[in-house]
Amino acid sequence: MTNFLDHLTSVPDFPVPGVTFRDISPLLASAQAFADAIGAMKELCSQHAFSHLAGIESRGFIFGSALAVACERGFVMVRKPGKLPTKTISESYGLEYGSDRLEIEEGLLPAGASVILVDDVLATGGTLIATARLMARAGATVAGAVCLLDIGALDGKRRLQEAGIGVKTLLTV
Ligand SMILES: O=P(O)(O)OC[C@H]1O[C@H](OP(=O)(O)OP(=O)(O)O)[C@H](O)[C@@H]1O
Ligand SMILES: Nc1ncnc2[nH]cnc12
Repeated sequence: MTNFLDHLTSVPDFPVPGVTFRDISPLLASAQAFADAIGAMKELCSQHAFSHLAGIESRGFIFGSALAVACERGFVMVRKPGKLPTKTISESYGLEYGSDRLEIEEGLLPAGASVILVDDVLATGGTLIATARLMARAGATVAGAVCLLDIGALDGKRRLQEAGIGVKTLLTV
């Protein structure tokens, strides 16, 4: 089985001084490591009952869409602002290196939808908490969240717990 940490690189002072960026590109470029990561994340998803996976633009799309196919569930795009063509629900949030807004299409999720949120990295947790707010406003239940990597020092797991979101990750650094 792949040692996923061997396929991640750390880039100091990117995108701003003081941030150590965890780059998933080498993991994606290895067919074996990427397939193993999707297999292991699928196991984490299978601990929940859920109808959809929601992936967060842009790196969350990579893992979320592959998982949706593997789990045979629908996929919801959680997009950066101004990209979706229909009426949207929108939430602002803070990041380790800035702030942004996320949107989903209004009316996309059916009544009773139960959604797992998917992303590559959990840092402060702001992105996943904003996404959970979007799901609640769309009338969906958040079954949990699944990420590849938790940056432990940034305390996202605790923030998510306080927000009532159970998060599972393959790795912690
Ligand atoms: O836990 P948080 O502090 O919210 O940070 C985690 C988020 O930060 C990164 O996304 P980014 O906004 O850099 O966008 P990208 O996926 O387009 O690179 C990452 O892919 C997560 O979505
Ligand atoms: N340090 C980091 N590396 C990669 N993605 C991130 N998203 C938020 N913080 C990050």
